[in-house]
Amino acid sequence: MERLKEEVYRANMELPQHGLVVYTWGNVSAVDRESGLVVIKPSGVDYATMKPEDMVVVDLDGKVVEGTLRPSSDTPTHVELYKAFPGIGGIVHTHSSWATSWAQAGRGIPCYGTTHADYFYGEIPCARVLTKEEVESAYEKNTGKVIIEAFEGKDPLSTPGVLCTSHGPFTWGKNAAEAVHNAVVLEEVAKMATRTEMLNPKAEPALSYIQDKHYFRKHGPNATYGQK
Ligand SMILES: O=C(CO)[C@@H](O)[C@@H](O)COP(=O)(O)O
Repeated sequence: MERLKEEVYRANMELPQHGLVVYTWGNVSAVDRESGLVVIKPSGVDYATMKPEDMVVVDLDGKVVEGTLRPSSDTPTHVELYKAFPGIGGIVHTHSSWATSWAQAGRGIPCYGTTHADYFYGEIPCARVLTKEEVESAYEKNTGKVIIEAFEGKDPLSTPGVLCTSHGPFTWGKNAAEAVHNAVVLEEVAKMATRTEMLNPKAEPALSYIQDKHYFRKHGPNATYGQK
């Protein structure tokens, strides 16, 4: 697990480097599918002092199996997604400001152009707000539940990100580094989409043949695409 800890550490350090988080916000994890163990950032630790050996190892029930620090408070969300989306290997959660603004508005991000289409098939969905009971009973686990609901009939591999109403974005990928890459792109397309709607309140999503062209050009002709 030392190699995976190093990989998750480096991915976490990219969050402040790309301006996606301030203070101790956000978190990155990765899963070792063979052992069923997840490596995740420790909770509340300053990125400036964080070390690879601080990473915490949990099982898919979120139980700590290695590490002295508390795992991220969002660990239950990460493990729910790893159980529901078997094709993913890394997950990122941030409060990056443009994407979080769309999450706070309770809106998914339409695919207005090719930058978005290169990475995300169609709209980046916004998962519904949690009920009072869901918040009070198991907030982070139920955050995972509403994300999974938002992907009913959708392929998480071709739309590797989601906004959680009143909270913020989660992205994923085949590993931690790809999940961070998708988090950076999600923030950029959120910024572009905001400005697109400011410049043209009647803007329409890019035409499907343009979206398809870009998606397959980047992901190859046999890429998973859209619907499960
Ligand atoms: O979303 C939140 C808090 O609302 C968390 O992602 C953020 O504070 C980071 O928490 P952790 O340090 O990962 O426990």
